[in-house]
Amino acid sequence: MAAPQPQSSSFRVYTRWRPPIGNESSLSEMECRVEQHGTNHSISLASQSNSKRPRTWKSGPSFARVFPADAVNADIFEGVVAPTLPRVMNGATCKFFAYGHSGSGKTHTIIGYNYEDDQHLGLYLSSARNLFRAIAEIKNGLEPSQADDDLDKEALGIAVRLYEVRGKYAYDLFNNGTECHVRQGYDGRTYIRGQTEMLEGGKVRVRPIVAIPCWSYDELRRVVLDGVEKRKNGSSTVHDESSRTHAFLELEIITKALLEARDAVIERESELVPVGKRATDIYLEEHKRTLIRTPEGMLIPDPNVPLNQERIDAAEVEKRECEARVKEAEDAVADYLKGRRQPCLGGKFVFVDLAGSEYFDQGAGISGGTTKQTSQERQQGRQINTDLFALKEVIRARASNQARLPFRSSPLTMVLRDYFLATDDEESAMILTVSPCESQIAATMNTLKYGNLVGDAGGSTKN
Ligand SMILES: Nc1ncnc2c1ncn2[C@@H]1O[C@H](COP(=O)(O)OP(=O)(O)OP(=O)(O)O)[C@@H](O)[C@H]1O
Repeated sequence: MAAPQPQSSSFRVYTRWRPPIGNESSLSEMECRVEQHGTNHSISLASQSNSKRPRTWKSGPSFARVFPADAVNADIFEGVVAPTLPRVMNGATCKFFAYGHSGSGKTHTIIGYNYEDDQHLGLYLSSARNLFRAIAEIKNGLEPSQADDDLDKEALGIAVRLYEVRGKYAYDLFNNGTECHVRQGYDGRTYIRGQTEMLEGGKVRVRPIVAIPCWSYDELRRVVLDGVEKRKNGSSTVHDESSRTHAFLELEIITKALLEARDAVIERESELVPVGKRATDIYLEEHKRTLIRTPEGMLIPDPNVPLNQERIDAAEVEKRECEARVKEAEDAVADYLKGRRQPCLGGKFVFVDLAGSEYFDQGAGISGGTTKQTSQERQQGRQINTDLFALKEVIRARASNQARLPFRSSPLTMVLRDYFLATDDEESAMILTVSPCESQIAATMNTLKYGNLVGDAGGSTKN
């Protein structure tokens, strides 16, 4: 029989085995075999235990590459992220997901635990450092023909955003973990908005996720490590909590001029709120004033009290003018990006440390159900399951060019919508982190099965 043909799924899936840690080195390991099929790989797992019904499983040719336990973070960066750098430097958005059970190495891969040694730097910081190097090359190639102020506004930097998605909310780690609402706007886009601030003159400002602009790698590193520290301190037990949230780490190439243009949109939106409210109030007030109650208790227009249509119209005109100013500010951002002097402006790396895979398809229970869960934890588990299922469905729908993409199926996919729609999935990837321990074979198989479905987005393998 002919060997299965590798699928040309645009979304690549990698597997990274971690070494045994702590007392795991004295425990037995599962058996793993990797076979190559063209450019893809399949993985076979078998338990080594003497149980009567040993567990075995074989994937389809769904994996772009399998990194062995002795691979360090620098190898993952070179093999997975570095090839996408030219695309980000051309304005694309490249997304990387880490998926695996709690303690399998997601944070080790994305953020890392050693910030001094280049070999062990997490993908996020390695990407930032390489982006700064690429930006410096562009700067070096430029002739300073503009005025100093203009040059300052047009200097390239990197904005970092760091937030967690849990349930229906996002939590902004650069804004004291502020709870932000995730909702779909009238234009179909997803808006993540934080606390409402009441300003002078009735203005109401609702801030999006905070972006901290950084102008050097050292500055960015300081800012990120501070945010990561906040993530740890905000959790009761690091592993329990971090495995229940999806952490988003974003790097975007920006200029001061771009950030100022975006701030202008928020400012104008804040002006629109009281003007819109006034127009509604005047409309209601006028209509109420002209109504009378009949003896039967019905409200009808009073023929002796004319409606002050002029007052209503004036308020409407003011509101429309304000809406036009918001639109003008939005267009200024779009025009600035369209006419950008540097193609890299707006280019993004997005890293998502997904909630623990032990939740996926386990319903209310996790990891064999040995731990008694509270009802809140069970609900969180169900939500994570919904999120991870929805993510897989979105990736598969995109790979098969479906017209309708189910972004609204979960808060996670709603947040991911704009990242997905910004660029195709050509250079995006999922990294499955797995443990070699026999005792964790169920969780490892669960992770690989999920990755198999994602990597098989073209549809060759069956489960
Ligand atoms: N590839 C690896 N090489 C060496 N050590 C690793 C590797 N992967 C993970 N570890 C170590 O294993 C431990 C758990 O890893 P990590 O914190 O990254 O897990 P996680 O998947 O992020 O867990 P959680 O979802 O609970 O946050 C850490 O001490 C980490 O340093």
